[in-house]
Amino acid sequence: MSKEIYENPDLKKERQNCPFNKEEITHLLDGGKEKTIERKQLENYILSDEQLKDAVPMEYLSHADKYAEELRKACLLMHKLADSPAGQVPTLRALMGAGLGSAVLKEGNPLALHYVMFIPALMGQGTIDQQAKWLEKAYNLNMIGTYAQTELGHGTFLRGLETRATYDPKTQEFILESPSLTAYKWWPGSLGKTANYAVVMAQLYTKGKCEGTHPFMVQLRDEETHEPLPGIVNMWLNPVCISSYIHYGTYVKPTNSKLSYATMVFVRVVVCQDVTTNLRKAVTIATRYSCVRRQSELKPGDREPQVMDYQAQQNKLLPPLAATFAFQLAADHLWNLYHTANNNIEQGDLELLPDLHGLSCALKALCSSEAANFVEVCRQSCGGHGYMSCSNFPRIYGQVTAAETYEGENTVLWLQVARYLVKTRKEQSGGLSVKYLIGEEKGPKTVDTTLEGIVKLYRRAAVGLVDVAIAELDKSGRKGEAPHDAWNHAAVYLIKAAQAHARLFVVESFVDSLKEGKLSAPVRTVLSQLCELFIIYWLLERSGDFFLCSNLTKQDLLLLNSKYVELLAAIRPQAVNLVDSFDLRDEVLNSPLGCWDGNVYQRLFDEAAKSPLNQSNVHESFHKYLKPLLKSNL
Ligand SMILES: CCCCCCCCCC/C=C\CCCCCCC/C=C/C(=O)SCCNC(=O)CCNC(=O)[C@H](O)C(C)(C)COP(=O)(O)OP(=O)(O)OC[C@H]1O[C@@H](n2cnc3c(N)ncnc32)[C@H](O)[C@@H]1OP(=O)(O)O
Ligand SMILES: Cc1cc2nc3c(=O)[nH]c(=O)nc-3n(C[C@H](O)[C@H](O)[C@H](O)COP(=O)(O)OP(=O)(O)OC[C@H]3O[C@@H](n4cnc5c(N)ncnc54)[C@H](O)[C@@H]3O)c2cc1C
Repeated sequence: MSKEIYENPDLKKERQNCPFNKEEITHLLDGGKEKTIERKQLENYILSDEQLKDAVPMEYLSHADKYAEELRKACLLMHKLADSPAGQVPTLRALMGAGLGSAVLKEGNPLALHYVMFIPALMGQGTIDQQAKWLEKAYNLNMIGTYAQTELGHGTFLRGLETRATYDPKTQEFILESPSLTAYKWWPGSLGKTANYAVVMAQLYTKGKCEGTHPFMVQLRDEETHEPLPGIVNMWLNPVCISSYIHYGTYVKPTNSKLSYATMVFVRVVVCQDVTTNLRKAVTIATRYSCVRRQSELKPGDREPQVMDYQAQQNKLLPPLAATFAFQLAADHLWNLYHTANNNIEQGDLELLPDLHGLSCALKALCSSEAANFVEVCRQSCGGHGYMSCSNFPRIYGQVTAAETYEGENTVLWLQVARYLVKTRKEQSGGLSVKYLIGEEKGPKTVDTTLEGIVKLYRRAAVGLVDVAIAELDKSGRKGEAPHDAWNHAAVYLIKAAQAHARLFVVESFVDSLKEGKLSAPVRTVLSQLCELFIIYWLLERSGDFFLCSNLTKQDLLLLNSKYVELLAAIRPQAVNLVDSFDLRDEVLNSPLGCWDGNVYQRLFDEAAKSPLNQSNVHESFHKYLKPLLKSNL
């Protein structure tokens, strides 16, 4: 007789009479039905492999054992990719997109940098000959690379990197050196124990002149023994300059000095998708748990309610639920822009480079910071159990907060966006992602609180805040301040303007996607509710920006607040059905709180039992330390 599959009765009830087709949303998020089939096949292919499962929870292993265990699984994963029926590269791409990597490699992926930065650097900056020499070797894993840019003393300010690559015309070689302690490469993933090659960013010196930072291919370790090559600690010999700027000893300037920053742009684009995947996991865990958890008393004398029935809990979880759709659609738009810009750049057309830089900085900073805040809210919404390591919130939070710093610290990226916006506004030049700065809203500043009316408010805030920042810069200039001081003294306004720009892009992506998308009526209804909830939520959170730049009144805000709480109530019944549409398997969620069947308490109990401390009633340390203390009559 088939074993009855347990399903928590509350979750079961949540799933009854779903008014929309969950699979339609799954296909939308995957990029189509075929992609969903592909993803599920990959998940089965990988998650069914017993060797990729952890014998004991990773948190109970030593640092060295964690590294060894993750490396074992990563190497096994590579064999599976190579043997994958879909082919290595498509499978790799699917793996990166589905958040599967962290389902298997929970403590970090020793080979991630090889794929996410080392290979993209070769593809984006290597010459044809260099790609012919190294790309196949890299894809075949006959070499493991990393991307070594950040130093102890510099991560943000690339023009301040100290590692030097001096070209010797006699030997036609580059001598790489770390001239000081602060020049030591620090932070590059896999650099410590895994990689045997690195793309090293260094200041290129030739004929006594510094030509700025350039990428160099450096072998770090012997390919057989894995021993560091001689001098690798602070003097690196025989690197090869990646790219083709040295012709017979003469430096040939690239068409744009920032092309050497291209790898970072690629990763910023990837990070938007990655933090969105992590946010989807956190929202799914918190939403299912909030429908299983019953606590306190809503109506005196009644049974304890599901905590999701508290408006306060809906206010915590439904905006991040809406954000997962908003960020996904924006990340898709950014990915498309990246491909268009990259194809153009390969043909020598750099026109879209500033837009790509501006938008990738804006969305990486916005999605990572918002996702980090939302993941923390999801954790808090699960009370004490959300704090447990096995909830998976600590790991998810660590992954999204890291993204606020790596690949360009967010504040620094916001200022890059502001630089681009001020320049564009002043030049009134075209610009893909600042189209609205040119086509700003004309006509009366009255507010209408329809969806279109709210989008117009976002547009006014984005344009208005750039103008406020420019007015601050001009005011400082009139006081005789030097441009760099004026810029520094306007930083608060500049960052607000950049963030308003990023929010407008996300809002317009969401609204436009719903207009263009071929959606069934029920799916359009629920996604439109999420869209309206989200853009009102952000407006209420940043109402100061809108007051500054429009005729928004107290009455308008009260009306929007009422609409917001109405939308919370309207979406509440579909919360579980919406997170079910993400189609995240339990192994990917990796959390007793978020499991599909809602059997939370038994799974929490089972997880606790795995602790080494729970393998005996009295731990040996009692006899060593506690018992003597108890007897010591202090
Ligand atoms: C086992 C199986 C494996 C399976 C597969 C793996 C699975 C993986 C799963 C996970 C997938 C994805 C998750 C993501 C993982 C990512 C890991 C990443 C790890 C982290 C890596 C790093 O952190 S690398 C180091 C990053 N560092 C930075 O970003 C440094 C930031 N600083 C800068 O970029 C520059 O210093 C800065 C831009 C701030 C200033 O540069 P500067 O030269 O000073 O330029 P300015 O003077 O400010 O501006 C001059 C003009 O240049 C323009 N400009 C600047 N930058 C760019 C650019 N990048 N592109 C184009 N243009 C640029 C700027 O706009 C100015 O123009 P203007 O016209 O003169 O105004
Ligand atoms: C998990 C993780 C993985 C990483 N992996 C890699 C890797 O694989 N390869 C690699 O090369 N690097 C890697 N890094 C390093 C990362 O790229 C840097 O830490 C990042 O670029 C920030 O630079 P920083 O550490 O110098 O911070 P700093 O820039 O020193 O930041 C300190 C403070 O200074 C502020 N600040 C700096 N400049 C300005 C400015 N112009 N205006 C206003 N405020 C400013 C910042 O906003 C911040 O508040 C990784 C980092 C992390 C956390």
